[in-house]
Amino acid sequence: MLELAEQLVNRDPRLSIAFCLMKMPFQQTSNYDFQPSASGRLRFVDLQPTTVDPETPPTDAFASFIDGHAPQIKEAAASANNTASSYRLAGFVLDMFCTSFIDVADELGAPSYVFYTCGATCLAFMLHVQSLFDRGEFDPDELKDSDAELAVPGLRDPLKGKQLPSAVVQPDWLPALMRHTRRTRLAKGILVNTFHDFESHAVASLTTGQTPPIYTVGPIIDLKMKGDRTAGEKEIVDWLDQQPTSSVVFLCFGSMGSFDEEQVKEIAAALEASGQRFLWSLRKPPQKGKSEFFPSEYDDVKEGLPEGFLDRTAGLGKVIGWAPQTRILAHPSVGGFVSHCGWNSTLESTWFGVPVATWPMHAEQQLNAVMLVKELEVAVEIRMSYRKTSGEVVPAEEIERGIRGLMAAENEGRRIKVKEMSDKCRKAVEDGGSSYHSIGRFIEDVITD
Ligand SMILES: O=c1ccn([C@@H]2O[C@H](COP(=O)(O)OP(=O)(O)O[C@H]3O[C@H](CO)[C@@H](O)[C@H](O)[C@H]3O)[C@@H](O)[C@H]2O)c(=O)[nH]1
Repeated sequence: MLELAEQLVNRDPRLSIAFCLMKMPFQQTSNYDFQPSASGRLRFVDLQPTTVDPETPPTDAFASFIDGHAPQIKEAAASANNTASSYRLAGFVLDMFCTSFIDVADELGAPSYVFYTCGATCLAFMLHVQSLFDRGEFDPDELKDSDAELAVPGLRDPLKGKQLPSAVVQPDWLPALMRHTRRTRLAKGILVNTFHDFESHAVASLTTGQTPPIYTVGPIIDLKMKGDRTAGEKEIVDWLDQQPTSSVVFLCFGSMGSFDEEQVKEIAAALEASGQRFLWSLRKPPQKGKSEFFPSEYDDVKEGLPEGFLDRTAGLGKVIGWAPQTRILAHPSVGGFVSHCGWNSTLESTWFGVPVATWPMHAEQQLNAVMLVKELEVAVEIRMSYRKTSGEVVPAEEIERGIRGLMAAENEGRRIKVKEMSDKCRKAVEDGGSSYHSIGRFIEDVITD
């Protein structure tokens, strides 16, 4: 959201942005080194945290935490619009999980736009699921036991033989995503963090007039890599500097990815057996019974690893906590990325032209993985059951197969394809590119509305 806000104010001097910041009630590592724009046209409104009943289940707690901010959002927006100020409230841009504020915008008579931080394929799929639900042809409550297949609009290869949507969007995420999808349909427009060439079929399926106008504005990613922003960053970059070109496999699983002891053991065994140079971001799973939502950092990563692993792999690899991911992906020594396929990681690996081995964990990540492997053919699949309730542990042999496939010389075809996509990605945001054009169109629409 900050990247988008910065791009908007930098792009057009007529725009000012009041950026409403929520303080999350759970631990989250944030490394954003935002510098308020010199023009003062981007300013922050610090919202006071709202309280949530501790008995509320985690999925509802998140929504109820967000929704509780509505009065403060209204106040902030109304004050920007008062007659004494030189501003006119042009519109709201809402995070895809903040769709309840569409009502606030309506009350103030302002248009609202949703910033969709997953891909167009996910948006198309969710709109499709929602329309099936509206027609009584799909019930998310029956999902866990359902073997039904649903087409994914815009995916060229409709995943024959796989169970959908349970295999595509994790069932525990579906009700929340559906709730926001229903609300997103009420927005004046949807800014999607993607670029046209990446998801052309999905984008085409979204521009049939059935949904609000779509603006493909991506990739919007944090590319400010100046200085060392996280602890140990210099040491990581120094280590990468000493490795041969394209020789290191990087493993990282997003802000929410962590594994239990048994799975960590299999990953460690796979890395050892592969003999591959590696850089592994390992984080401590949320503590059960402590209502933690995000993983945290080990005081010493040794705590989370099998006995002797670091000694046996000294010189070959490095285990770290929270990773300076974009800086790592940008480094020439990195030749492959084992990723959970969160949308930002997907865009970042594409931007830097780094091929992926897919390890989807939550939410819509399986959909992104399928797109990378089957549709775009830029990724290697690590085979696993996508029913996360199965408690399956991915065995070391399969992880090793994935890593070898990713780093092998025979992966050259995918490597070339990802480089081609990287070029398209960068062109999309340059002056004259499709996303550059979309951002301009959005600004005109919001200002002239
Ligand atoms: O050690 C780490 C881990 C993550 N990151 C960064 O954090 C972001 C992670 O984003 P993403 O790859 O999208 O993963 P999640 O944090 O898991 O994102 C959530 O939100 C995404 C949409 O924004 C969804 O696509 C995902 O499924 C959902 O889990 C990226 O910018 C990474 O560069 C780091 O810098 N260091």
